[in-house]
Amino acid sequence: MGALHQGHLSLVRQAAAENDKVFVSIYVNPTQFGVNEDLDSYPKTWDKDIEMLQQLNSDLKETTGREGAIDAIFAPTTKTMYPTLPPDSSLPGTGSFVNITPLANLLEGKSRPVFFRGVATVCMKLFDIVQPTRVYFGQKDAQQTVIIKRMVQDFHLDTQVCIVPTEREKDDGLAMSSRNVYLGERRRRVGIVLYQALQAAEAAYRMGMRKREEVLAFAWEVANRMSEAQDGLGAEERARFEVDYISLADPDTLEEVQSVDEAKGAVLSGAIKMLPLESVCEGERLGMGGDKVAVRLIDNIVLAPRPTTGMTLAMVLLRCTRGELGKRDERENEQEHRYATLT
Ligand SMILES: Nc1ncnc2c1ncn2[C@@H]1O[C@H](COP(=O)(O)OP(=O)(O)OP(=O)(O)O)[C@@H](O)[C@H]1O
Ligand SMILES: CC(C)(CO)[C@@H](O)C(=O)[O-]
Ligand code: BAL
Repeated sequence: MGALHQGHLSLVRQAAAENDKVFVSIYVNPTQFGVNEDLDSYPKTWDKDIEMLQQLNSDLKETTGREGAIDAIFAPTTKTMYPTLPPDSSLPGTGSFVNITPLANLLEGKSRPVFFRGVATVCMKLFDIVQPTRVYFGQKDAQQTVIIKRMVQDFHLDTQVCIVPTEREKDDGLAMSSRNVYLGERRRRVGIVLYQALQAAEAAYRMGMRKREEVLAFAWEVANRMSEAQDGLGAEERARFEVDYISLADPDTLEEVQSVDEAKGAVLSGAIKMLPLESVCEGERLGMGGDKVAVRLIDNIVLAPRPTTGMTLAMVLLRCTRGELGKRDERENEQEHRYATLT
């Protein structure tokens, strides 16, 4: 959606390393913004975006050895993307939409009910237009990656979804996001609480905790402590925030889990709303819009599944020697074959 930062560039870098043609799309998609969301004020920095991509193209020449690794920037008009009816962000909404439920209704979808309908719809359009062999998405938007993978699977789209790790600010690890420009120094300092809360929960998992309430207690402890600290300050010093959710979910269904299954791992994620500053001081470094608008921040940490244990490996080997695994495959092929000859 433009307003490029290093997170976006890391997607392009990975795409350039793995493909001989790279298309970059820049389009602020209206249908993923709810009627009261920040579509009109969403940062737009077209000239700077082009400069950054040109610079990246020169850098890529050194690493890939190819001139012009980025082949094109696709920046369509809304009339191109929505050729018949105007884009509608209301619920239920009129137009042609892609709905990936129940995934789209969870987590971010609870606070932003049209968000993933808009995301899936515009990605389907982009995929149809460009016909990419691979598409690159950032881990920062974890739910988005799960929804796009589900869409590709359910609609038999001929593309491979590649996920690029979250690019973070060097000093404190804040996940890069185009919306960070709205954070002045004070809200920026407090906004790191989300990542710190998730890291605390991750540490609990690493220490061996598996139960939901145990793991998440560590995150809530960090969030509550920061919230209380802000409450204790005066209006000219504090930056208040609200926690929308802190989640511990299954990596495929995004349903909340009561305890982490080590064979599957889990996704720790969260969203907070940085509230507008109540009062600003003379000379204070403010963000875009003077820190008067609320800013939603999201982040996540993947709790990776444990490698297969010796025990499980031994069981697989045993099943192989008995021929059980081979037999199952044969049955599956048979079913596929029957289906193919019937249709
Ligand atoms: N910090 C990041 N690291 C890796 N990928 C990222 C990062 N930030 C965004 N992306 C990815 O870049 C792609 C484009 O994202 P988008 O244009 O919405 O930027 P954004 O910074 O996420 O903006 P927003 O502030 O609206 O969330 C998405 O696949 C997104 O996940
Ligand atoms: C996937 C996307 C480009 C759809 O507009 C957007 O949601 C984003 O940039 O994350
Ligand atoms: N990267 C997510 C885009 C959005 O928040 O609308």
